[in-house]
Amino acid sequence: MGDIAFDFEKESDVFEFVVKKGHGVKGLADTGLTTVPPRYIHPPSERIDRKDTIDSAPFLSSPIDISALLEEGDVDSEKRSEVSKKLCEAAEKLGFFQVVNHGVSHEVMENAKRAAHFFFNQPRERKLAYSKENSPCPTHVFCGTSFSPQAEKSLEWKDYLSMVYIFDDEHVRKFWPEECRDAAVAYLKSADKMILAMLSALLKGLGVEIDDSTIRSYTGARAVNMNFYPPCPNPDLTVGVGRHSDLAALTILLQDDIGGLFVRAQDKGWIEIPPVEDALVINVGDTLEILSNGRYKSAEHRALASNTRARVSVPIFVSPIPPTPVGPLPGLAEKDGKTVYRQMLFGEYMENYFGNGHQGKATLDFAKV
Ligand SMILES: O=C(O)CCC(=O)C(=O)O
Ligand SMILES: [Fe+2]
Repeated sequence: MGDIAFDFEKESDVFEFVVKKGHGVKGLADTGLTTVPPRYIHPPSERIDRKDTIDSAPFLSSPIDISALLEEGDVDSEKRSEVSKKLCEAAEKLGFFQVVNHGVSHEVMENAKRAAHFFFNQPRERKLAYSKENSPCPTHVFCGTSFSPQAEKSLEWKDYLSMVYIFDDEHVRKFWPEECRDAAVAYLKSADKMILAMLSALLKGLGVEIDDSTIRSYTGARAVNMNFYPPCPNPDLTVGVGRHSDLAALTILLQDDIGGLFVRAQDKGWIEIPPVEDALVINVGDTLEILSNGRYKSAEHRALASNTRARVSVPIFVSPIPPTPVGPLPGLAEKDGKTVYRQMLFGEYMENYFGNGHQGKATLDFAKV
């Protein structure tokens, strides 16, 4: 079938073109279509309407300056514990916050976003070379579209490239796409210090004994994703990414200036995380909600595509490696007087998470006692 013969009104043709032939949503958008194909239309309850958002002020503080957490040598411990307290409060209240003075430079962030645009603006063949079928290392480097196209009824208006870092630069050189690997690794490496400092502040803030090597064990796997949301003719009918909570312990998200990231504020409604230049968005993932016995919130979130520009975001997902035991930290359930989550291996949780389409916070039910 030549590309000309595709009928985007037909669900099977859309799947063939976007997923199988590897054109992605980028290829679909490039055909100049003026309405989204039926396969992209989400039920009204799942669509995102900016007008439906609630006031963010009670839930979202202004960006938190974390420089005191990163300083070495003569440390102002009062300042440091003040910052830690702010992080813990934000993780409990919304599970999302923004940070500044985090040690990742403006240049590194700009390069990461630029690399995302560059990668997805290349011809289809280049992206197809990193599909799960063709990638030189399909378990660690892969490019795709939507979250789980085989499992989803309605597709997401998003293409992505995922690169899992195993702390081995030779692996990066050999397997990551050369047009974006340097930008991705520079971003990962400069975020290293703040990742450990923030996770440490959050875990120590739970008030039970925890040593540094245990904290480190929850950060053994880091993945950088490049999310690309092409301009969309009907952002109001579809979703860029559907509501979900992240699998990771912590997510460090670099978003661009377009906006469109929405977070559920408990059961009160949705709020938008506004783009703030040079800030990074941090969110608690399911793993940290489990470790904290439910104290920190792995909030549901979703993203809206823009109808005028391609939006990019570049998250770092910080997770344990699969054989790591996860469950409420020792002593926490006794302290809290209740056990919310059970003990399991991270790999078991991960398998369940990726085995399904996005299902909001329902993923966490798997880990409940
Ligand atoms: O693009 C965004 O702002 C959010 C992306 C996201 O939630 C994810 O990749 O898990
Ligand atoms: Fe997410």
